[in-house]
Parts: sequence; C-alpha cells; structure tokens
Amino acid sequence: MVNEPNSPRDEEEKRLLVVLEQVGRRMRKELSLLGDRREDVVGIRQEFWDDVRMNFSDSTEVGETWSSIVQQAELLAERERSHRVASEAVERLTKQFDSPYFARIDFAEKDSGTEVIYIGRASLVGEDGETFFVYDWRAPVSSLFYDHEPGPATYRVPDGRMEGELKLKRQFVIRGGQMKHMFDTSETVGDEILQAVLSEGSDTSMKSIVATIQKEQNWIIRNEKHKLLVVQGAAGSGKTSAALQRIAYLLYRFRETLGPDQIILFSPNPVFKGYISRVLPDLGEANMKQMTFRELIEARLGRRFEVEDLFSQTEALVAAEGTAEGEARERSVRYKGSEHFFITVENYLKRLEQEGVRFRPLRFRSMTLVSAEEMSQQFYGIRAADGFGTRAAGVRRWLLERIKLWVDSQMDEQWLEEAAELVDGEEIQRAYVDVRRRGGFHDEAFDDEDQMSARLRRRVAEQAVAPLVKAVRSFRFLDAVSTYRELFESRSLFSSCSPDGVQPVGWEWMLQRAELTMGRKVIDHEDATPLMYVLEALEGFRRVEGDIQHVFVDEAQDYSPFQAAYLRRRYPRARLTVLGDFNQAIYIQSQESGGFGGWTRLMAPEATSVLRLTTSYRSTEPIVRYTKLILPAADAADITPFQRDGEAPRLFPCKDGGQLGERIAEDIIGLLGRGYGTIGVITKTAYETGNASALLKEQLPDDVPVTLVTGGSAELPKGVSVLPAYLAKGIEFDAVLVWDASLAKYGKEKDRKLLYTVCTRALHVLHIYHTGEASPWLPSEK
Ligand SMILES: Nc1ncnc2c1ncn2[C@@H]1O[C@H](COP(=O)(O)OP(=O)(O)OP(=O)(O)O)[C@@H](O)[C@H]1O
Repeated sequence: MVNEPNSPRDEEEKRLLVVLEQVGRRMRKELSLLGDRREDVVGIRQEFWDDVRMNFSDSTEVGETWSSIVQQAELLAERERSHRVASEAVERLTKQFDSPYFARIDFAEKDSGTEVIYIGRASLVGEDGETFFVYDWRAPVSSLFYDHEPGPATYRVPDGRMEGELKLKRQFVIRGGQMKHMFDTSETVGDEILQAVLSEGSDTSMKSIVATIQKEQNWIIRNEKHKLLVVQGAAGSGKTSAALQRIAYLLYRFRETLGPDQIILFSPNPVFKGYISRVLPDLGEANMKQMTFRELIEARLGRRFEVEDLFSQTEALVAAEGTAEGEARERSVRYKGSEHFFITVENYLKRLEQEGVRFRPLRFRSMTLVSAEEMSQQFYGIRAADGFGTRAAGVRRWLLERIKLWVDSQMDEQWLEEAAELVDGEEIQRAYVDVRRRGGFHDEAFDDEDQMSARLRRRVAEQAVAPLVKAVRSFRFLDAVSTYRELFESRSLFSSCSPDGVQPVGWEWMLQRAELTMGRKVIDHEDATPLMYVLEALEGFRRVEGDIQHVFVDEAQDYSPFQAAYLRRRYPRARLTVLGDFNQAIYIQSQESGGFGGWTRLMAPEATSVLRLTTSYRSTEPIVRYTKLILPAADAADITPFQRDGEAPRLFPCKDGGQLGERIAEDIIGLLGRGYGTIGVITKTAYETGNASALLKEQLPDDVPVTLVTGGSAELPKGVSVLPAYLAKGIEFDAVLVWDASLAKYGKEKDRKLLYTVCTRALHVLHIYHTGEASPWLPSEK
C-alpha cells in the first residue's frame, strides 16, 4: 500500500524511522561498550593472579597480599557488573528495535501547548538526556492512554493531578521495525487490537498485556492507596495478567526502594509457577519470589510429620465418595475451612493465655529433667500481657539453664563415668587440648589427670544432652499437637470457645480421626494450617518475614480463613493483593468460608479496596455464553463476554470409556491439523489422568507428543497435555477436551464449580465428552 505524502500514516512511518535510528545508534554504542567490557572482564580474569602480589614472608606482606587480592576482586566484580548492565541494555534495545512503541497520545495541558507522547514497553531517551522519544508504559503520563477517551483528562503526578485535554489516541502494531497497523480510537483501548491479540493461539507460557491493558485492569495495576486489594474477577478476566503487570509497575514506580526479592506471589501449583515465569523477564524485570502455600507448610511441619497435601486430600475425598467414612471426612474438611472454626481457634488461643498450653517433659533416658507441670508453672508465671512469644522465650532460657545445672549435677554419676570410659581416642585428644588451653599440664599442676577426666565427663554429658538443647532451642517443649487436639478432646472446652456455643456435626469423628492420624505423626491437610497457626502463635509468631513488602495471592478463593490469617501474620509489613473468583472455588476446604470473607477481614475497611473484573477475555463469546450457563444464574449474572467469534462448544456422548478415548484421539488429530498448538485433555482426578494418557498414547501416532502433567511438573509443553482439573487452575489451552463430564463424575452440586473451572480454560475450542448420562450442570442448548 502506498501512503499519501503527509498523510498521518506517512508522518508516523517517518517518525518510526527516526526512532529506529535512535535505537540503532544506542545499540551501536552499547555493543561497543559491551565488547570493551567483555574484553576487560576476560583480561582481568586472565591476569588476576599476575597483578596480585604474592608474598607470604611475614605478616605485613601477607596483609598486603590480601589487600591486593581484594582490590583485584573488586575491580573484576565492578567490570562484571557493568558488563551485565550493558548486555541488559542490548537486550532491551533489541526488543525496542522490534517494536519501540504501541501507542501515541496528544495531550494539551491546561494553559499550555500540546505534547505528543509515544508509549512503549520501555522508555527511549535521546543522547541529550532530555528528549523522550518513547515513554515507559508505567510512567505517570502513560496512564492517560489506559484511563481516558479523547476529551478532558487528568493523570496523577507526585504532587497532585495534571489536568488537560486528550486530543488524540492512536494505536500501532509494529513488528520487526515495520508498521503493520495503525488506527485512531475513541475508546480507552481499541477493541480491534485486543481482538487481534486474543485471536492468536496460546503459548505454553503467559504473555504480557502492556499494549492492551483495560481501564479496570489499570486501576488494579496502579493502585497505591490501599494496603489490601481484593479482586473478584470472572474466569479469564485478566486477574493473573493484572497481578503480573502490577508487579512490573511497582518495581518501576518504587525502583529505589523495592526489589523483586521483596515481592512474593503465592501460586496454586507448580505448573502455574512455570506458566507465568516469562512475563516479567519479557518486560525487562527480574522475577519475584514464587511459592505455593504447600511449601510453607512443608517447611514448618514437614520434618516432623507426614503432611498430606491439598491434591492428595482432594483425591482421597473423591475416592471415598458415597461411603459413610467419606461423608464424615468431607464434613470435617468443610468445617475446618470455615469461619466458625477459625473463630473457635482464635478464642481458644485467648483462653490459652490463661491456661491449657500443653508441654512436653524434658526427658533424658528414663529420667525426667523437667516435668510438663514445672514448665507450665514457669510459662504462666510470666505476665500474660507479655504475650506468648516472651513467655515461650522465657521458658526456653530457663530450660537451657536447667539443662546446664543438670549436667553439673551429673559429674559424679555412675552412668557418666561408664560412658566416659568408652570414649574413643579422638575425644580424649580433644579433652587434652581443652585442658591445655585452660592452662593445665604445667609442672606444678598435680591434678591434671583429674581435670582431664572431669573434662571428658563434661564433654560426654554435653554431647548426650545436645539433642535436648537443640529441641529446646527450637521450642519443641511446646506441645502444639496436644494443645490443638485438646480442643477436640473436651466437649465443654470446645463449646466455650465456639462463637455460638455449638459444636460441629461430626465432632466425635474428628476426635477419633485426630487420634488416628496425629498419634502416628500424620497430619491431614485440613489440620495442617490450623495446627501450624497454633504452633506459631504459641511461639509468638517469630518466623515473620518483615522485609517482604508485597504479597500477591492468586486463586485466593481456594484459601481457608486460616491460610489468609497465617499469611497476614507471616508478612506483617506487606501490602496484599488478593485475586480470585468465587465461581472457581473448587476445594471443599474453602467452600464454607463464602468467597473472600477470610481476606477482607484482614485489614481495616479504609485500608481495603474490593474491585471486580467482569469481562472475560480468554474464551470466545460462544464459550463464555455456554460456560455461564453451568453456574447458578445469580452467580453468572455479571460475567460479560468480550466480543470474539468462534465455534459453539460441543457435547459428545460416548458409549463407554474405550470409545471416549478413541473419539478424543481422533479429535486431537483434527485439532492439531487445524493449527491449534496447545490442547488440554482435562480429567476430574489424577487417577483418571493416568488412564487417559495411557489410552491416548495407544491411540495416537508416535509423532503426537502426549504429556501427563502431574503435581510435581513445573513445565507445560506444547502439544497435548493430560491433566487433572486442579492442576489446570489458572492456565489455558487453545482447545479443551473434557474427559468424561458424566453424571457419575460431575453429578453433585459441589462438582459444578469444578466443571465450570475446567470449561473456562478454553480459548477457542471446547469439546465435552461423556459416558452415560451427561452432567446435569451442562446446558442442553449450545
Ligand atoms: N487487557 C488484555 N489484553 C490482552 N489480553 C488479555 C487482557 N486481559 C486478559 N487477557 C488475556 O486473557 C487470558 C486470561 O487472562 P488471565 O489468565 O490473567 O485471567 P484470570 O482472571 O487470571 O483467569 P482465571 O481466573 O480463569 O485463571 C490470558 O490469555 C490473557 O493474556
């Protein structure tokens, strides 16, 4: 296409060339710097030892040798640093050459001329240090692009708001330095480009959305006012995307004081962790810390107990469905994730300030050094107002002293003498060195032998009690398990702590279960966080991570009130960004807590903001319309599809599992042929996943890779992935093939959200297979 001379397109193309020339110039400079620095680094490394004066003849020379090594090492580190900076700059410039900017706004400040501003992923400043060829998308002025249509507009600056008029909004698609597309828009961010982006195939990792951030997403990204930001967003409404853009924004906005290691994101599972790990590096930022809640539990309880994880709990519940035992367990899981139980435990902790903390006696062989009663007296002898932490630390000090005194008292005891006689030569040697160091073995000393033997006995005694000392140091004398279990052992205690004086149905079963599991050092998942909470409370929450400034929690609807409260305690200084969708609450543990109750209670209302995202961007309009019908009408009312065409979801009844496998295999071949790069075959449980992948591997030709995604997988490959519903959380596929959405599998009310979550993973194609009767939650009309 030939452009009219001086047409807007012609003008923009000319300007693009000017910008690219700037990028090119900067690139040349950085490359030559990079070359010099690389040579520097290699040179210093090679000559490191040549330039260091090595002289060990006396202590002055050694000192000088040392300082020349330090000097040389510092020089090397400094050059390596600047080499790294230069290579990062080259990387950034390469991306800028590909696509230097994606938008232009013309803004007329009040009583001032019009400024033309180009917005890109990173800024580009001219050699004079003043001309801004491109502004970073996170700069204050760039928010005009995301927040306003042409007309009166304002944006925030450090000392207030800048007012004026937005005269023009223009969007560009530039790839490989070529202008592919350009248009003016009267919307906040033009739908045309968004549609084009959303129609692309999905990748195995998430993309950044800088060029098409929507107004309501921008509010989340740039919110600085609230300490707690809670986002309820429909499936595919961009919660995770907004969270990651927000992290990038915060790192830019507070670059002087905030580093990526001060931000933690809690993700639902290891697959998701890998899935999102590319977004920040793509934006030129280092990744934040990522964790799963499971890792916190493992770190705290994993060494002493065998702790069940959420996925195993889910599988166990499904396997026991329909049995009396299964029902009782499900009731227990529901209850322990409820607000009622959380308040009961909080009340119990208050009561423990007065009485009831259980202690483990300090025993050595068959001797009791300190009884549980003595510890209790000591603990409750310290003022309650000082808190559990001070009391526990007081008891710890006292116990360490008691151990020391006990060792002293044992010096002439038979057991010690016997043990000392059995020690090996090395120990004797050490005792000898010890006595010498303390001035023994001089001519006039006549009791050296006695001293040696006393030293030896002391060493043996100290070694014998070392495990006790270690246990005391790590507060093992506090018996959190018994203290927690006590709540289920005494009916009257439970009632007095319960907010309404009532015990849950199945309380006796919970007691028996606790005896059965905890007695064998096994912790059910539903007990893990409450137990960890009690344990930490008794120690005074000393494992805080005060340097963490921001905590992000994705899929927050799956957290129990205990988990929310625990995170708040663990990161006391952090601001919290919590994102979730109550329609995707798939775990029993969080179904009683009613969405976000556990979160919104964490901070004062004035420090809290609750935002909603209702437009669903992931799936085509027909898929969004269909999946809405899976939910109760009231819960789906707010969900709005973004206008994008596609084929209607389809249901495939099959006569048995074998036929289901065959038909899905055929379907996969067809979909791959149509160019869909990621296909997710989603089952309800991991148990089914194994069968499904085996069946598919049998049916499909060898050149079609089928990957079985398990709880431990951290990568999502291209091609066909077979995975259980709970591992598909948060991620997406071009095509989703639901494995057996039958009445038998998804027949209960509690399966409804799970089925919704599974179906909303689809971008372009949703095919639902079932044997027997279809799940009643699937809409009959398509
Ligand atoms: N403003 C946007 N521009 C372009 N793509 C977007 C935008 N917002 C969301 N998307 C795309 O929509 C899809 C869903 O986004 P995301 O995974 O962030 O949603 P979510 O709310 O976390 O979903 P879920 O709760 O279902 O896991 C992604 O492919 C994302 O890239």
